[in-house]
Amino acid sequence: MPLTLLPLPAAEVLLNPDFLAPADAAHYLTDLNAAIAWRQEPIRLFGKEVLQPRLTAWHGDEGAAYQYSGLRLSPAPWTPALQALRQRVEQAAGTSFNSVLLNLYRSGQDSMGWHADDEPELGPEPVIASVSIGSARRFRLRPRPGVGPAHPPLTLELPGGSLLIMRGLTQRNWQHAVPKTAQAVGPRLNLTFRHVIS
Ligand SMILES: O=C(O)CCC(=O)C(=O)O
Ligand SMILES: [Fe+2]
Repeated sequence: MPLTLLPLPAAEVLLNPDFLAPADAAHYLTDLNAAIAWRQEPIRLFGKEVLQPRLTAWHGDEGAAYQYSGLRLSPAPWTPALQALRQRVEQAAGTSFNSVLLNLYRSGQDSMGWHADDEPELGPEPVIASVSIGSARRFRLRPRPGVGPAHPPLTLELPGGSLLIMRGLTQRNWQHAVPKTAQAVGPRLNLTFRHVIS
């Protein structure tokens, strides 16, 4: 299945729900679960230190250091599985990436709040390629308050093996989130490939 452009104003969001064959996705899930040094990072929320409601890791080229939610992350080196996946994603996206942020949502209680990936290090029109592996989760998009177009929020289901690409003005005009769910869902791994400008 090819990438399909979603009909969203002031954004370019593309989805391929079947980017990885199920056997490949299963292989990556097992490999990355074991090979990645997953951490639960603290963030400041309304002036208080709390732990992020998910596990994270950051891999990339040396020197692709990056600020994320007030954290300074310097990347760990590429593992063989991450390199292989990077090549496939670069081919599909038609651009190159020098780093990847990994998120492990251990259960339906793990989540990611509303945000845009609009850090200056990513440049004005970043291409962000997001691979999901494991359980399907809902991915929400809404216009950025006060900035984005008049449009209702929308919810996508991102299945394991899917590839979502956000590019163009998406980060400027829209926000996205992965809400908690009361449904019994297993772990989900998400990898967002990015190009950090040094
Ligand atoms: O888990 C996802 O699908 C989204 C991850 C995300 O938005 C991010 O890492 O910035
Ligand atoms: Fe994001």
